[in-house]
Amino acid sequence: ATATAGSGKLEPTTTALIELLLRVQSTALRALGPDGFDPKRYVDLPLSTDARAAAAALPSPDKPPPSRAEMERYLARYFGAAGSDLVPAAAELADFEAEPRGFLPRVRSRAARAWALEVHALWRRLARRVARGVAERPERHTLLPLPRGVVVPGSRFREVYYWDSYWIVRGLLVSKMYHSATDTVLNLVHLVQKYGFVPNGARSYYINRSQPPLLSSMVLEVYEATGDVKFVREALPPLLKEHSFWTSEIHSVAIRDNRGHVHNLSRYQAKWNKPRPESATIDKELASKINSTADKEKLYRQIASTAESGWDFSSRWMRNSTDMTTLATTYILPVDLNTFLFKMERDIASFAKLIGDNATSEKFLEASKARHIAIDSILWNSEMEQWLDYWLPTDGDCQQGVYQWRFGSQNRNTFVSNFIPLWLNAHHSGSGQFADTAKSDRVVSSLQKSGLLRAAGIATSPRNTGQQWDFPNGWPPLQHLIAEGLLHSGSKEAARLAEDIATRWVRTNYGAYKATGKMHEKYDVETCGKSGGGGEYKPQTGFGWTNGVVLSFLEEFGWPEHKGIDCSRRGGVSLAG
Ligand SMILES: OC[C@H]1O[C@H](O[C@H]2O[C@H](CO)[C@@H](O)[C@H](O)[C@H]2O)[C@H](O)[C@@H](O)[C@@H]1O
Repeated sequence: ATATAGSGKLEPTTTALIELLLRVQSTALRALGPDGFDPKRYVDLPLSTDARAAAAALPSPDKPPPSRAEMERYLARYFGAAGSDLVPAAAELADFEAEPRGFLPRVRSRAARAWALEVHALWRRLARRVARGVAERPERHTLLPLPRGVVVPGSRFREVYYWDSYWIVRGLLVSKMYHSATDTVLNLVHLVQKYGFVPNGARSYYINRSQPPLLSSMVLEVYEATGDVKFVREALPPLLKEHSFWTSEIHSVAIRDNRGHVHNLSRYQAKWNKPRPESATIDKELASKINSTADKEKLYRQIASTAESGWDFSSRWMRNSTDMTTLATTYILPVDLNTFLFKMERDIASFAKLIGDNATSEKFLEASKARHIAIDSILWNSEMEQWLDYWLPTDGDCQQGVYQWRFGSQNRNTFVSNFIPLWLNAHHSGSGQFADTAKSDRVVSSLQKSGLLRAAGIATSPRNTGQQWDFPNGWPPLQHLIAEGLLHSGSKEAARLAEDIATRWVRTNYGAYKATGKMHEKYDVETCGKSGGGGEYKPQTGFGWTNGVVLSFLEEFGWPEHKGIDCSRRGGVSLAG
């Protein structure tokens, strides 16, 4: 059973548990107060006894809240600790070696190499196995059982996440951990087989939405490293299913350009109109500013759809950047989502060809060509030399299911996502290039003038809104997508810029690691060695995609013997154009 459209029903086995955990969550907030309160902890608690007994022992909302000590006693009596249903599995990482043969051959600086080996060793800390009891008694766990070993992002992100896994896979491959990388992908393949798409993360409360679709890219990376055709054969049918999830029903939008041609592009949209269980107390507080139930449900859908984008939260999705109730994600045709889908279509075409299914290969090549034309017709802005998110009208101005493209509906604000199509150049060179060298050069020059390139990396946007996917935060996946794209854009200047971004990013990661002993999920791009902040939860460490991006940059660009790695060094070339 999968989440049903619209209202947001969960699997019957876990609905009762989530309802109980939501009651526990709001009781805990009353008992412990808002300081340092993380609502996710409570929906991650595995039940250790009978649900009815746990429900009966919970004070009702009209009674005074329990004391802190009573609350903790209650939790210990009826639940295991959050995350205790995932077993640390360092010992089971059979393909981990302290210094694998051929590891980062171009990293020659002693300091850089010693640190890279420490980052590599972090895979052991992030390795988990889902405890056997999860599959045996699913009604006691919000955790979804997975057949193979997993690598998690870290800290409060105790479970597998969809798009994080792409950079985890990239890092595992640098670490020569081919088996672990393959397992990571096969777990996601298993989720598609079960749910028809990859959920946001491996929790039952995440199955109402997905995340940026990078599964085909993971399959490609693993195949390129292992040459395992059987693996591709296994992954292809689920990829076809995933493609149809993203290109049909609520995700698909038809739009007519000003020459009368109709195009199909995709958008983020969750099947959920309630508070996100992992952040229910926060969502309810936000919705308390709104009166009608129907409008609250609309807001909840926008919130969950924004989580599907991976950019939760950002001014990118808001009509008014200071007011979260103006989130309008389902009305936006996003540049990055359609970039990833173009890549998925090209990847599927290659996989189908590889296994001799020429008809599927042709079909997906055609689909990718159509999406390329759609992206260039609807999202490209030749004046700004960027691809821009397109905002659909909210007033239902849509004839027979087809919107009319309007000048002025592209979002002219700058976001790093406006440059993400450059990434496609890293994966299809020559005549198959997404943007030719001349166009890429113009985009690169637009990026240099954008104000996004800062002392310690690329900012997510130029606006400081307090949201975590805005200034001054720089996120590992975004650095990597842009640097890889620049490196393969065809000009020496773009390649130099790619290396400069990677250098600044590696230094800031190193500086923060030396200061805190940790790898962080995001960084402040204004200051070398400073981690990021903002948003609805405390900044997290660990951290899966961060480690993957650093290892990947070190593999791609190396680190010469005399190149300084600490924050006292300045970037190689000037970032401004
Ligand atoms: O608990 C709040 C939200 O947390 C997640 O989002 C953030 O962390 C993820 C894991 O690193 C990352 O994939 C995402 O891009 C981050 O914004 C979660 O994915 C959200 O669904 C959740 O509501």
